[in-house]
Order: sequence, then structure tokens, then C-alpha cells
Amino acid sequence: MTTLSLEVEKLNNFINGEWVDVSEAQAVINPATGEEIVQVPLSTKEMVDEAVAAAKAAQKEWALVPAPQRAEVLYRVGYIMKERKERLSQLLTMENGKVIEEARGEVQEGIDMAFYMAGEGRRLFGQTTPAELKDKFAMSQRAPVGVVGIITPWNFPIAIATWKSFPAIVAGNAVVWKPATETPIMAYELAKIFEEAGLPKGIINVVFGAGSVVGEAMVHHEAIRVISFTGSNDTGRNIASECGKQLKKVSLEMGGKNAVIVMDDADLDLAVEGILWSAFGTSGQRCTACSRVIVHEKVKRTLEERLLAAMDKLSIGNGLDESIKVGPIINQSGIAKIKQYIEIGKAEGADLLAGGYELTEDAHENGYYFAPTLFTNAKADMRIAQEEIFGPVVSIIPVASFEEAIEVNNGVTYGLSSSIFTNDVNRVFKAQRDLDTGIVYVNAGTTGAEIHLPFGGTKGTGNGHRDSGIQALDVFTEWKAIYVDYSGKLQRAQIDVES
Ligand SMILES: NC(=O)C1=CN([C@@H]2O[C@H](COP(=O)(O)OP(=O)(O)OC[C@H]3O[C@@H](n4cnc5c(N)ncnc54)[C@H](OP(=O)(O)O)[C@@H]3O)[C@@H](O)[C@H]2O)C=CC1
Ligand SMILES: O=C(O)CCC(=O)C(=O)O
Repeated sequence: MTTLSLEVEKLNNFINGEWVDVSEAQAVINPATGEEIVQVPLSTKEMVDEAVAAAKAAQKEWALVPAPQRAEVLYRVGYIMKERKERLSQLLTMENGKVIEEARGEVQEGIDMAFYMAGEGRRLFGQTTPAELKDKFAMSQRAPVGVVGIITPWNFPIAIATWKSFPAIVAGNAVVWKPATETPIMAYELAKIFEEAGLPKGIINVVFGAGSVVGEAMVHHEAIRVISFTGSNDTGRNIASECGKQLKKVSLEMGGKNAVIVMDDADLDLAVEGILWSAFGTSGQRCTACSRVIVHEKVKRTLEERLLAAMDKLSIGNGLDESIKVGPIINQSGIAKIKQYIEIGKAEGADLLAGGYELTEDAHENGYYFAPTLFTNAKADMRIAQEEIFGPVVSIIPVASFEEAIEVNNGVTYGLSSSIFTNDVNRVFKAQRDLDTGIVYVNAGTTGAEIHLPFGGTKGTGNGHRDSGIQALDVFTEWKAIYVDYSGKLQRAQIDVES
């Protein structure tokens, strides 16, 4: 097991292309070992003002750089990330705890996003349309919005940042980015990569610090025209209501209560694999994690037996060890929240089949570990089947039909990801139509989104915007309609020519 160390003891903000020291700081803890890795700055509101001023000044020039040239920087970012993939992955495992193979997968998502969005530098398509009048040309094109604010969570500290910052940059915006305080190292490393790739000063500005200070200051800053946020429902709602007052554009991605549906004709071994990795991968700390299994009653017993046998083989520990499959929980308050839901589940009358406790002995002594947990005979309206737990806890809900499975799947306030295991083609097509989620998987678990498709969901998961895919550009651009009249005389549109 290799352990990297950072070349600095305290991170700096990156504002206007300069590394800026901040006196106040707090420790960043490796959740696998409880050890301090580095200190993260706790910035003030004034530092946000400085970052926004730098971004505003730089953005004017950047918007005039031809988009294919803006894209060149992203290509270089992608190549540097590729060269540095192993270092980034190990540091990601150290700050977040996810196992190294998942960390490599997350860094790869960032690399893919760099090349995908760099390609957009030669597209950024608008439309040409016929005009209503003679000798007149009509078209629409995307324009940058100006300064954009991105606020990112700790569970995907590099991938989500690339989903938001790369489309913003290629579209000609400047970015002020507040990473989660728990996981600042990926932001520091990515800022260094932008610097090396030759991104002009002020186009990306990283301001570390608490959401209640730095995040709030960004949300309230009148010069930030867009906030793109991923995180908890409560924080997202507060951000949306403040942005609403200011008529500021806001894009929210706030998690899910995702289900795997297992029908009576499913390949049960495949379903077990799908449930295992989407429920316990990343220790369940994904917004796409499976936390409900909706199973046809005819196969419930067999599924439970096979799932328990597979869970028994899961190795839990420090994710830098290649043999480990489930890493730690991000921090003690994450553990406390999970424990609370275990008690809620028991009190509600669900049957605990496995897990339900914190691991504190031997190799788990200093980190934050929780045993993969399985409840069964849960009812669709129980809190454990309705609320986001963000841990390795999954509840089995038995149903009697396909129709009931769809109803239970849709009967939550979230709508991010769902999955169905079945070999019946009619059910497949009905399910992809009727499942009320932004992502639907067939014969696969609920996680593992690809960056060239829209990422986000319905209902309480968000507010109708999408990260990733071509759709991400809609968050970071304004549409402009352009009419060129080359008739040489003043033609009046919207005049009824018949009258
Ligand atoms: N949808 C998803 O992918 C995620 C969902 N969650 C859910 O949220 C729960 C709590 O996690 P937590 O990390 O506290 O989530 P938060 O929503 O608090 O954090 C997400 C980001 O928002 C920032 N933030 C916090 N408060 C504000 C604010 N008032 N204004 C602006 N930005 C703010 C945070 O900063 P900082 O942390 O530095 O203070 C962080 O960068 C989890 O248990 C899980 O259920 C969490 C993470 C990701
Ligand atoms: O599971 C995925 O595909 C992505 C998950 C993610 O981005 C998240 O949990 O925030």
C-alpha cells in the first residue's frame, strides 16, 4: 500500500492566477486512518469578493478568445490529468476514502470530461432558421453568462468539479469555485493543472472555506450570474430561494432514494452483483446509490440469501489497499446519521438481516467505518425507504407485481436513478417509460453514469437542469437570437401582411 504526501502543509487559495495564503485553516482528515493530511484555508467573504473581481475582469477577454482556442486549454488539462492519474487517484482515496479502483474511475471521468468538453470548442452549436421577411437572416447562438459560481460536495471531489467547470470555461465564462472543506486536495491539484495548462489568470478561482461563509457569499454576490450546486437537499433549497430573490440562474443536483427493481424473471446472480456495487460501492455515499431493493415476492427469499452470501465476502478497510472493496464513511457526523437511521428502521419494524453497526476494532480503530447493512420487509412509506441515508444501508421492499414495483419506485420525493432487472422486453420498455427518474438502467445497478449523457433527476433531486452531457452547456450559456436584415430598408416584423 503506497501513501503519497503533499508537498505543502497548508493549501492556498488560487485567485487571479496567484496562490494566496489564508491565515485561518483547519485540518483535513483521512477518513480511513483518522490522520491529518493537510490544512485547508477558511476564507472570508472579502476573499470571495477578490475572486469575483478577478473573474469579472478576466472573463471579458476570455469571451473574445475563439472557442476552439479556449478548448485547447481543456485538451492540455485532459492530457496532464491523464499523466497524473495515479497520483490524483491516490490523493482522492486519502481525502475521501473511496477505494482506489473507484478513485481511478472518478479521475477518469474528469479526463473524459476534459476531452468531451474540449470537443465542444468546435461545436457550441446554435441554429440558423428561415426568417419571416425577405432578405433577412435569422440565427441563435450561445453566449457566456459571465462569472459563474460552482459549489461542490465531498463525495465526488474531482468528477463533479469537472462536470461544472469544463463546460463553463469552454463556453467563455470565468469560474469561482468553492470545494467541500472535507475534500480540498482535488481542487488544489486541479487548480495546479489549470495553471500548467496555460489557462489565463482569473478564469478559474478556487476559494476554500465553509459553506456558511464562502458559499453564502457567492450565492449573495450580485456579479455571480449562475450558481451550480451539488449537495444536500436543505442546502440546495436555501440556495435556490436566495437565487430566486435575486433572479439568479441556479442549477441544483441534490441526491436520490434510488431503487433496484428485481422481477421474478430476472437473472438473480446479475441482480445481486448490481445491488452489491450500487448499494455498498463508495460505502453508499453516492447520490445515485441504491438504497431500496424492490423485489417480486416470488424471488425475495432467494435474492436475500444470495445477497447475504455476497455481502459476507466484502472486505472493508483503507481503500488504498487494492484488495479492499468498501472504504470508510466520510466523517463522524456521517456515521452518526447512519446510526440514527438504523434505529429508525428497527423502530419502524423493518427486519435487520445484516450489519447495522459501526466497525471500531483493529484495522478500523482510527477511521470511520460502518458495516454493510441489509433491512428486509420494509414498507414503501417507512422513513428508511423514503429518506437519503448516504451510507451502506439498503432496504428490501417486497411487491406482488410489475405495476406495484413501478409505483413504489416512483413513490419518493426524489427522482435520480432507477434500475430494473428483468428478461422481459415488454417490461423493459414499459419501465424506461414509466420510471420517474432522470437515469434508468436495465440489467445494471443504479450507479455509473457516463459523462456524455445528461446527469440529474426529476422531482426533489433538482430543479430541471442537468450536469454533464451537452445539456450542461445550457446552465452556463444564455441563448441569443440574432436577426440580420440585408434588404437595405426598414422592414417591420410582426406586422400582419394581409392587413
Ligand atoms: N447529491 C449529492 O451528491 C450529495 C448529497 N449529500 C447529502 O447531504 C448530506 C450532508 O452532507 P454535506 O456535506 O453537509 O452537504 P452540504 O449540502 O452541506 O454540502 C455541499 C456543499 O455545499 C456547501 N455549503 C454548505 N452550506 C452552504 C451554504 N449555506 N451556502 C452555500 N454552500 C453551502 C458545502 O460546504 P462545506 O461542506 O465546505 O461547508 C459543500 O461544498 C449527506 O449526508 C447526503 O445526504 C452530500 C454530498 C453530496
Ligand atoms: O454514480 C454515478 O454515476 C455518479 C454519482 C455522483 O456523481 C454522485 O453521487 O454525486
